[in-house]
Amino acid sequence: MSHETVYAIASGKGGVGKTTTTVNLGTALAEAGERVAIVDADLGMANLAGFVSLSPDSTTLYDVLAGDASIDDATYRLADNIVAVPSGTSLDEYAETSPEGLREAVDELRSQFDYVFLDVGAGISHETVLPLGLADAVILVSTPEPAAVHDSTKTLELTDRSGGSVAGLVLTRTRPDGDISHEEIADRLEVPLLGTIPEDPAARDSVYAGTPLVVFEPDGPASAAYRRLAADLTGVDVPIPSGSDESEDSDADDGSAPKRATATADSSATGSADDADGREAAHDDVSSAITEAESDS
Ligand SMILES: Nc1ncnc2c1ncn2[C@@H]1O[C@H](COP(=O)(O)OP(=O)(O)OP(=O)(O)O)[C@@H](O)[C@H]1O
Repeated sequence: MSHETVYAIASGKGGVGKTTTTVNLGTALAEAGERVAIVDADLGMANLAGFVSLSPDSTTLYDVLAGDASIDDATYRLADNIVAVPSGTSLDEYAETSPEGLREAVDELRSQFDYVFLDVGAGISHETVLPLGLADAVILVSTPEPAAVHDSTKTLELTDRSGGSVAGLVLTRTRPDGDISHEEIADRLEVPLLGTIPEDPAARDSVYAGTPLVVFEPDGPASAAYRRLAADLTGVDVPIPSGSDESEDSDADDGSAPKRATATADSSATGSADDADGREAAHDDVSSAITEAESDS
């Protein structure tokens, strides 16, 4: 069966969970038996450095883009079925690379793997635009914060301009007492909501441990949400460990509104009024952030 193979994981703002999404979607699919490559296409950042031990002489994507190495030389095995292609860590090397070589490298990976995930740089630059246009589908990652949602509109426009297509939105670091319905954020951005990943301290701990979250804490709420997302996105039968709280990511379907109603009902009278005011303000913030971004462009 043919399916989308190359996904670009993109965000308008840095630090919203793009690399975490890349690593954990990839690992969840690899654990399910798919052959996966994850590529650090965020050239200035060395995002995968925590997962791959590199020496100064190691071959990286920089060498491939400079025409000095093949992509096979820059792939490092992370676990069964999954390899990573790290970008280099020295900005001197980066200056010598030609990002256009990425097209060739991605084509090569496409022929060898079932899924390729490109971790794309946030913001606007040549290195950001190219992978958006190369991918079969773009996954937009944002937190529900107004500033991140605002910047997401730029990524959507860049994707459009680069000829890419957006599969949908993944909202990360969501909280049960979230301020605005997740569906509503996706609706305002005019993209499908692919899933929500709850705030989970294990996500940060897993980075320090140099281990993907879905391996580090397989039963945790964010791990379960990443597995569910991987399954929904690809149709691959990704097992969700028993004991994980599947209700945590159920707001992908219904937004945070029902939880909000429950929280309000359980709160004291004063708390409810404050919460309601805060939510309304945050709701207005997200709505006006999107409207503002639309009028910028
Ligand atoms: N669901 C989560 N819950 C709590 N912390 C999270 C979650 N997802 C990611 N984080 C943490 O947020 C920080 C930023 O995540 P990440 O590096 O994935 O973002 P990014 O968008 O790739 O950033 P950059 O643009 O800098 O590459 C990290 O410390 C990560 O561990």
